[in-house]
Amino acid sequence: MTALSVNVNKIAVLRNSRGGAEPDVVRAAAACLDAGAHGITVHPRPDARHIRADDVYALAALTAARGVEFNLEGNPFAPPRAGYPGFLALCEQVRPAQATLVPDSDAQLTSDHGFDFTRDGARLRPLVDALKALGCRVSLFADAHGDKAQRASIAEAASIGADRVELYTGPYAEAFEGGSSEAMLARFAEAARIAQTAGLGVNAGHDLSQANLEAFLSAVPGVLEVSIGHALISEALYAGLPATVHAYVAIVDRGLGAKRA
Ligand SMILES: CC(=O)[C@@H](O)[C@H](O)COP(=O)(O)O
Ligand SMILES: NCC(=O)COP(=O)(O)O
Repeated sequence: MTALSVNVNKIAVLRNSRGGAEPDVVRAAAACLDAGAHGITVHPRPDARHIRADDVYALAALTAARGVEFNLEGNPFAPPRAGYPGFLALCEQVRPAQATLVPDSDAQLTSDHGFDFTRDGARLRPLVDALKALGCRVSLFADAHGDKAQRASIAEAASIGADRVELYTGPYAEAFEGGSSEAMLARFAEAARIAQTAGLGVNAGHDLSQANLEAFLSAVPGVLEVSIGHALISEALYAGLPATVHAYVAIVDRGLGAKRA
């Protein structure tokens, strides 16, 4: 079975836009778990544009209390700064069940590529060792959409010491949106098999949605976990708006305000 880890970054985007405490990231994460999600993902960024260190601590406590996986994503090479202790330090503090390393630069709008394992292997290896010594399962963000050589290089994640790779699914989502995703799915399936043959577990994430998830999981064998945030939170707004508006209309209809013309 594929586990669903809900990424709650976008709840923090909304909260930070007003500077207060609502919507509450922990309450939203708890609602996801109550609804059957298997774990929670966050990807704190050094500029603290959404998830902050205090959210990481609170979500670590929630997931520990619920006995579910906490998946902490981030760039292990980004230096600490005020309000961001650094990815390794956060992992030392909360010991997430899974640490997913992502090679983002600081100003990136969102994650848009995986590691180059041939180039990045030597500097990743000690970090992977350190995270495993903390008891974390380690997953490395990986591209699957490029040429055959790139897909073959995914096997190197195993010699770097990783337990899993997370296939970056943005290009698949784009191909699906454009109406022709078969060739892309074949690449992802090949990448998954290469990883699995090397002894790696396979996760997947980025821009997965209710529209494109089923086709992905049908075509790509043995995906252990999908982490989904942007589309899921967007869909939740649409799904939740009618009931919420009904509740407000019920309040104004109680007739306590001015009569409507
Ligand atoms: C690694 C990955 O694909 C997600 O973590 C994604 O990058 C979410 O980050 P943002 O919510 O900052 O876009
Ligand atoms: N690892 C991917 C993730 O956590 C969520 O990505 P997205 O669904 O917000 O694009």
